[in-house]
Amino acid sequence: MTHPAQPKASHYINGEYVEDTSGAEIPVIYPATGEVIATLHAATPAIVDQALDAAKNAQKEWAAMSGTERGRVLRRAADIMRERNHDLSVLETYDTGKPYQETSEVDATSGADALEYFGGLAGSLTGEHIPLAGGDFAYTIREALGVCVGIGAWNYPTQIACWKGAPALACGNTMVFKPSESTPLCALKVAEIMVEAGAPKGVYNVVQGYGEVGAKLVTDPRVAKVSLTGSVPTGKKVYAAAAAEMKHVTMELGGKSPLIIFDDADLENAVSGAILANFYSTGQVCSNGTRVFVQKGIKEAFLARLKERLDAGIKMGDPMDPEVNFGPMVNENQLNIVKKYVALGQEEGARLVTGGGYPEKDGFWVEPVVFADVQDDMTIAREEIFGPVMSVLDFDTEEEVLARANATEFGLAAGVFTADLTRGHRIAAGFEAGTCYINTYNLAPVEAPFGGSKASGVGRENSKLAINHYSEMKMVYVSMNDVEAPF
Ligand SMILES: NC(=O)c1ccc[n+]([C@@H]2O[C@H](COP(=O)([O-])OP(=O)(O)OC[C@H]3O[C@@H](n4cnc5c(N)ncnc54)[C@H](O)[C@@H]3O)[C@@H](O)[C@H]2O)c1
Ligand SMILES: CCCCC=O
Repeated sequence: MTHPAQPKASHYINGEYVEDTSGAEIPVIYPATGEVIATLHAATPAIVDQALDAAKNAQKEWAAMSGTERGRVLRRAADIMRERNHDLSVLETYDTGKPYQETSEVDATSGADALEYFGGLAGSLTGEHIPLAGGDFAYTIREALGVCVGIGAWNYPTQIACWKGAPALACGNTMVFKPSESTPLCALKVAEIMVEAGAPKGVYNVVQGYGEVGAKLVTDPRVAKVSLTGSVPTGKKVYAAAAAEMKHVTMELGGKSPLIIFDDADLENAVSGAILANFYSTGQVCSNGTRVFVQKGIKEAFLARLKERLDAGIKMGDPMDPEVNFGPMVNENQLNIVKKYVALGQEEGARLVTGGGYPEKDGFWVEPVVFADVQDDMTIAREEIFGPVMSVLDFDTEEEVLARANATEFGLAAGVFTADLTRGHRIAAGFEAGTCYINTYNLAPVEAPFGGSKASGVGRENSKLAINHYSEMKMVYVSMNDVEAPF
């Protein structure tokens, strides 16, 4: 019998499901059991062409609608997503293995927030009037870029499809979205919902594929902008390919973010922050604060309480069980990466405080891991693991810890826990990171910009700032006077 996760077809183009079985197979593996639950096919060149043509043909008509009309479609889509939260969350759990307890709270909800927020902004996307000398003036017109390509990672498939689609569509662009090959299911539902909400055919399309399909989309002359969520190495390739054609980009990439806990911090909140910064979504969150710097006076109390909370609180098991709060890794490859780093941490002399076991069952399971006595030059403190592995490092002074926190190529996120708010703001000002937290961690409300600096990215998602990354300004100079020429 066909599994309920199997979609009608692999791609969604021009308002309908489309299949071409000559493309490479994409098996969808349920991470909790290792079972193949669906099979899709990568887009062939003909499918990529069809999707880009559909997006190109739909764009002018979509941009010609008033912002209010476009916004209404996005807000309807948000309502539909909320109404279907249960089904969408079950599918997100099949796609990623994340517990239903999480997906039912965060994923479709966060996607719906983006659709609602950018739907609300769509009617107010204007230019400005600029008075000039002698009665002349200029005005600016905010214009859509054209066809935008979105390329997703596997940790938040629904959210990523919406964080890219909502601002793009609000500005009058159309989109071709390629989900990660590890999690191809959820974006198809986003595309279906857009059409059901009234988006004209071709406005939001989904094609499946591995990296080659992404690469083909990035260099196509019909494409004006590329927004990638992925790793730094992929980001460098995609940014370079897009730059060769002078395309706009948004790069949401990886990190190795610092979380600093001072002696004066509220211990319970600091432990909660460190848990949110390392173990939510089984550690598969880009902004995770995986280098946890703990001031020496509070270190042993912090480690003891953290271990207690993990021992008592982690519930691994069937991700569909609403009591379960810790799922498997997304796939075997990612599990093996975690295993490699856990072994490396031990070889390099870090102290294993808890975890490091691999439950013997089908699927891609790992216990959450905490290493203490980690040194700055250890591999586990320098490289992104993208799994539930926390490194705890000691520090003495504020000056020292800030320099060590910033000593990384990455700059996605950073956090500080302290009772001294003056110090909290001082540290936030000193962080070399795009997304900073004082006395909390890993919140990403749609109203606030999200993204990284340094190697972690270019541009921002969410908030009014995202509009600038999906539109450009045309200036019109109007003379009210005779034209003076030198000869
Ligand atoms: N900053 C953020 O908002 C954010 C959010 C989630 C994940 N991430 C990062 O994503 C990474 C994990 O996701 P992943 O393993 O899917 O990343 P990845 O870089 O392997 O793949 C990301 C996407 O890029 C595609 N791709 C691969 N090569 C390509 C190429 N040459 N041209 C075009 N597309 C190509 C893949 O098919 C996939 O869809 C981590 O580094 C994580 O930190 C960042
Ligand atoms: C906190 C939101 C994270 C999105 C990236 O993985």
